[in-house]
Amino acid sequence: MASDNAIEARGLSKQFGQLVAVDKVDLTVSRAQIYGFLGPNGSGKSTTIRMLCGLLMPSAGDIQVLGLAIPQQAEQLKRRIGYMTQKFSLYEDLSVQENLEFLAAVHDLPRAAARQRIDHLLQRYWLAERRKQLAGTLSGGQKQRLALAGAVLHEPELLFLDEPTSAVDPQSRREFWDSLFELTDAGTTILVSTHYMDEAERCHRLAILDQGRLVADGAPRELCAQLPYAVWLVDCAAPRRAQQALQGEAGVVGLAQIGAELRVLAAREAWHADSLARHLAQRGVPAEVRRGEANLEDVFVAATRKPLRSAPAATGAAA
Ligand SMILES: Nc1ncnc2c1ncn2[C@@H]1O[C@H](COP(=O)(O)OP(=O)(O)OP(=O)(O)O)[C@@H](O)[C@H]1O
Repeated sequence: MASDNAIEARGLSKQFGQLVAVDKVDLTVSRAQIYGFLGPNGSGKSTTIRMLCGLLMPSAGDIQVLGLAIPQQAEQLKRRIGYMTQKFSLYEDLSVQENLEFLAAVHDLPRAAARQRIDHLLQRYWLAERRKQLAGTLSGGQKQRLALAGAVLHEPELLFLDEPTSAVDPQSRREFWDSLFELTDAGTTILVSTHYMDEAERCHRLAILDQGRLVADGAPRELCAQLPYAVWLVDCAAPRRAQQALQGEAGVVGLAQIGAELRVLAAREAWHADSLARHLAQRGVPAEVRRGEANLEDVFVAATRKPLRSAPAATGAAA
């Protein structure tokens, strides 16, 4: 499976007893890209990441990361990757600087080079003024910047980030993502799991996992363009009643109230603007319906939805 990609996995699987946490996943991650992992809770994102890092033994499948066979060559891989999880994993009772010094020692960085690198990272991640502060007393955003500084200290070629921004505000997330793009510009490959659609949209490429299976894979724009459903925006005085009137109707795949509007995801052939408006009017909900643009949340809903109770969409719905 020789390849120039940062990550190649074929048939990657992991079972915990009876539970199939990851089910025959194939992945290709190109170098110097941000590759996103999206999926409901428990869909297997962390388990996949841990197998790719060499931290967890797969039940089946082939993995190649930076040209190394994993888990066989995991020891060699360690020096070339960085790993950051949602849980703050640095020492809370060491200062910001001491944490980085400790990591530099773990990575065997020569003293002078380590000092220079740490100074650079403290500046780069806006922590220079806090170098003496105990890590445990930092805010959520500052902790996450320190964790990123720690993960990139040894200049890894590949970074694994498992829900790195789960505890930080939107401005800090934005700054964090700016840092990620700066890293990919310098050649680093990044695999990042997230629950945030705005973050998913920023990835070069995305995989959506559901119950351990890979259910979608592509560039965000491609995934939106390929969505086999239509999006309708229903403007009415009673969006909740409109939602009830469409719940369970054939061909309706997703319903979400966004502010005063109802967003309807439906099989293309099942509905059109007139038939939706008529259906709602007949149920006492006058509404204006217009076509919307598919977004990643629609892709996510479609890819991870549970099977509908009713069968084929086309009949009855347009009445
Ligand atoms: N060590 C383990 N032993 C048993 N089951 C496990 C173990 N690790 C993970 N699982 C199970 O495997 C499934 C996938 O978990 P995983 O943490 O990979 O999901 P995830 O997509 O990262 O979820 P989240 O978005 O909530 O972080 C879950 O059902 C979880 O309970």
